[in-house]
Amino acid sequence: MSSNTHGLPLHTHKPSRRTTANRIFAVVYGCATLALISHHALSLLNSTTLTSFFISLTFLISDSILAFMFATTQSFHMRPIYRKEFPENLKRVVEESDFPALDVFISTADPYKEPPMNVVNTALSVMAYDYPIQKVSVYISDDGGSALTLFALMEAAKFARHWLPFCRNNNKVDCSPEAYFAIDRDSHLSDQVENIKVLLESNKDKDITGNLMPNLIYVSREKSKTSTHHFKAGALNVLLRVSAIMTNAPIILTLDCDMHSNDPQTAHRALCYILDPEVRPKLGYIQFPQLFRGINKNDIYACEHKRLFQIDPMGMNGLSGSNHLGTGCFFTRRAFFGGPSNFLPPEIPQLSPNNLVDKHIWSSEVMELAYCVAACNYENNTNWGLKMGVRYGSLVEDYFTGYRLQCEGWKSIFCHPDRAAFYGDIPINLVEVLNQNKRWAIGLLEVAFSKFSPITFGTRAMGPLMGLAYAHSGFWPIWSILILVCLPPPANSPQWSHYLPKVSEPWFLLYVYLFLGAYIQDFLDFVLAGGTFYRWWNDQRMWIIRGLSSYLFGLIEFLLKYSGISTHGFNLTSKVLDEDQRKRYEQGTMEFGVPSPLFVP
Ligand SMILES: O=c1ccn([C@@H]2O[C@H](COP(=O)(O)OP(=O)(O)O[C@H]3O[C@H](CO)[C@@H](O)[C@H](O)[C@H]3O)[C@@H](O)[C@H]2O)c(=O)[nH]1
Ligand SMILES: [Mn+2]
Repeated sequence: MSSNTHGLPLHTHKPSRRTTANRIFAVVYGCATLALISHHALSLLNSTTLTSFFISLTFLISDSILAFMFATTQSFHMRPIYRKEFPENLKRVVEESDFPALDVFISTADPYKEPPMNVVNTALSVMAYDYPIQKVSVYISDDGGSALTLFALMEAAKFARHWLPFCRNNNKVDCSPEAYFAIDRDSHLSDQVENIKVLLESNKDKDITGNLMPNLIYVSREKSKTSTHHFKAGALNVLLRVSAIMTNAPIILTLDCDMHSNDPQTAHRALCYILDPEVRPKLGYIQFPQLFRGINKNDIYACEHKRLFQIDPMGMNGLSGSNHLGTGCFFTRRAFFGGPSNFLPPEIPQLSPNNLVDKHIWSSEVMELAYCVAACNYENNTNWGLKMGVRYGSLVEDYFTGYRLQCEGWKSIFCHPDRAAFYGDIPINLVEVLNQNKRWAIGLLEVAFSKFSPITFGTRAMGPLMGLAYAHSGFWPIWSILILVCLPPPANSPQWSHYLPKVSEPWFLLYVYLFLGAYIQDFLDFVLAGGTFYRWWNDQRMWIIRGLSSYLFGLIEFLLKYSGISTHGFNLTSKVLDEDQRKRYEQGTMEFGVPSPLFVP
């Protein structure tokens, strides 16, 4: 199928050839699972002693968890589609001067864990987009309020005057100037004070060849100990408001500071959908996969997260569209203000997505209002974070926000071009990996057990397949219970093994089928998405390690919070690369980092 504008297709899609096989497998496997569960249920009813009762009950529960997980993954197999865009047709369909304006949001939070050099890299790489430059504005949110980051960006602004023409003239595609600066200043702006600085202004600043430059704006929002600031979600909402006051572009690209652009044509790709009049009215966001640079050959920590960042979103592509992955995503600004057919107006008209900005960025009126909407008490008694903007209430604000937008009726698109659109960094020691996964586990559980649970709320809003797809990640951490409770006893107690089927019994074949079926399908998914056997193997190994540490600890922390005993914060992942550590990583040595209770299991 293709979508035509003036006879020229901007994008097409085709279903995966494995769809029919997937559906048949789902039915057969589903029946086998039901047979097993009813078998356990029967033995539970017929159990004569207390021990046999408990053993059957354990089997029933654990196999039900497995069956639930199986059922949820099926949603990704029902209608996967491959999309293709034709950015080369764009210019024949729309004049470049009619391209929509683009606001880019980059977030950073701590100059020690996230070297300002990375932030600068990210910013320069998008400033070099092959896009009408006066339409681009780059906003940096600095939650650390760090002089170091601000200084690096001021230098970057100067550097950009030379760098951008250099990229243009040399047709450079990867425009991130690694290691250009050597910075050793060390001071902190006060955490409390807000600070907004226009470092480059597109109507005024020119590069050394006389061409215009994009806007570059530094925002460090006000923070106080007495008000919650909602981590990245809060930072993005401040940027949503500040950018509305200054430029109010209809399209927004969000990036983490550890992701840089690898293709200056990426915005054109996004336009292939945005400019399609059939897609546009319901289009909430276009998500690009998270891909990483510097993963070692066999990906020992399974940091690639192939399933999470590539395979599953592809599966959702044929339904209502991919979930949001936090970075590398083009949003339509309108999507943050109520569903496609019920607009939710913001509290002041200047924040409205259709408001036209007609004043200079640095005019006192604009600046005053920008400071006002970046203040820490601004959101009190408003809809921000509840029904408007990026949603609060989960440490995985990306998953939660994408989910809520889709529940409101917004569709999304997963765009996976051959040339990677963005590349990110990965943590390269075990403790960083496990801590990151623990934070995700807590965040996912916060959604799974809230009133917005994908099983109930999600299914009602988007239908069973999308509900299951979101439930798959949301409930993902609970299977750690399964390893803990069920695996150890059968392995070492004769009483338990008595309840497992003998090799001669037909039930044994069922077990073999269920076991092999699940593994083979998983392996095929992985390899057909470009993975290797060793990477798959390490992925399986990390699955167990994460289950016993990140997910288990995440589950416990979540329960503690649920019962009001403790709270949890956003543990930033460190992006500092130590050369020795990098060498060991490249050789494939597991590195534990620092002693941590996460290693106890
Ligand atoms: O108070 C905070 C905390 C974090 N961040 C930013 O959030 C981003 C993600 O943080 P990181 O430590 O890199 O977390 P990861 O686990 O690597 O990120 C994944 O998971 C996050 C949710 O937990 C998503 O926000 C990210 O997009 C997704 O890539 C970074 O740019 C941070 O600077 C803030 O701006 N303010
Ligand atoms: Mn990150």
